[in-house]
Amino acid sequence: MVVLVKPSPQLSSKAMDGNQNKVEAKVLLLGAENVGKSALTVRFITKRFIGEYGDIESIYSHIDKVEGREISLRIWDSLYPQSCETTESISDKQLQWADGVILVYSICDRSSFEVVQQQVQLIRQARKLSASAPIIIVGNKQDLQHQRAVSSEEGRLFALSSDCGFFEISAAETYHGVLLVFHEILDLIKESRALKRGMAGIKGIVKSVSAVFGKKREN
Ligand SMILES: Nc1nc2c(ncn2[C@@H]2O[C@H](COP(=O)(O)OP(=O)(O)OP(=O)(O)O)[C@@H](O)[C@H]2O)c(=O)[nH]1
Repeated sequence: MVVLVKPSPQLSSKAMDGNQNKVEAKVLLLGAENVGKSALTVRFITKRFIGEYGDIESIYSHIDKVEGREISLRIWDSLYPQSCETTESISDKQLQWADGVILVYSICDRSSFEVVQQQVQLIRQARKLSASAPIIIVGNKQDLQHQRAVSSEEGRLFALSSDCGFFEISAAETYHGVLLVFHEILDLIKESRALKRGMAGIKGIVKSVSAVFGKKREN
């Protein structure tokens, strides 16, 4: 089962995005150690769960056609810093780079949920990533119900209160849930871009109107 919460609705990308069939986006995966960031990334790209991934920070490129849409994705599978008491867990470089963020925790590791909560605050406070850049929170390892330490409800409520999307999935058990997460972040990135274009259009109109009225006043 995949649990999903959508963040608050914005302008529809379908109404505003001129080229609906091509999506290019950069997605950053964050979260504590061992929560399944690499598993999610590799599952999405290869459809496989290989079990062990090693501690390597990588940026993957992935081109695919999904539901008639051509997608060109770059996925930054990050490493949680070793000494997080002295270092911010998200760098400026990562925030400047990302169009959207997937924050992963393990449903059987409460401290990983706390890391996600801190990282949402850090992202929201940072000016580098625009306030409208979408975030999806993912509770992974849903197959380990007997070890659950964070309820679905708690995850969902936190996501709702932070205006983030929410999924509970098992990268180990199903490809489908992982696919939904990446589709959703792509949709949200498109929506966020459409919204920005809409805002830029409105600003342009306001500028033109004030230029005309400004000139009239000068005459
Ligand atoms: N049971 C279960 N295990 C999982 C799942 N996803 C990942 N794992 C396991 O969790 C461990 C950590 O997975 P990774 O994908 O390496 O986690 P990570 O967040 O990239 O870890 P770091 O590289 O330390 O940041 C591995 O042993 C995976 O096999 C899942 O959905 N269910």
